[in-house]
Amino acid sequence: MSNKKDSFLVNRLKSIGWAFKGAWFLLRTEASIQIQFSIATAVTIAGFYFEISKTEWLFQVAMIGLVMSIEAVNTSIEYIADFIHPEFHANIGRIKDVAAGAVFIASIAAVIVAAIIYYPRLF
Ligand SMILES: Nc1ncnc2c1ncn2[C@@H]1O[C@H](COP(=O)(O)OP(=O)(O)OP(=O)(O)O)[C@@H](O)[C@H]1O
Repeated sequence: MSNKKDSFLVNRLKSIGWAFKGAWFLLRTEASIQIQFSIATAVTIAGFYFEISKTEWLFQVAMIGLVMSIEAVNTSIEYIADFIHPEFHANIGRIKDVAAGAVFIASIAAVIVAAIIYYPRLF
């Protein structure tokens, strides 16, 4: 939590610290983010190997950021849902399904972008 006594800059730096802590926690604990991080690393290596264009890099980096950030929001929604209602409830199921659906939609877009970039280079 930011402190009113601290300067604007110190509060911003603290916020970046909390955000970094959250991202690191995700990477250490969430299997889906670990898989996405591995895929992101693999396509980054592929990007250098195939010398993809600047525009292709822009799309690739944007898709990696989109999928991983939506996955983080999805995980956060799962934590909130489990915290406010740990027992089985149809509404909690719906909330989690919709959040997972957001990751699915972003992932489909990322797969299409990857296919457009790499299919012609591989086949
Ligand atoms: N409390 C609940 N009530 C009803 N349905 C639930 C509940 N918890 C989970 N579900 C159902 O199970 C699915 C998976 O939930 P879970 O929280 O295990 O997500 P996950 O994607 O498997 O999480 P993880 O990040 O651990 O892989 C949900 O999308 C939902 O359909």
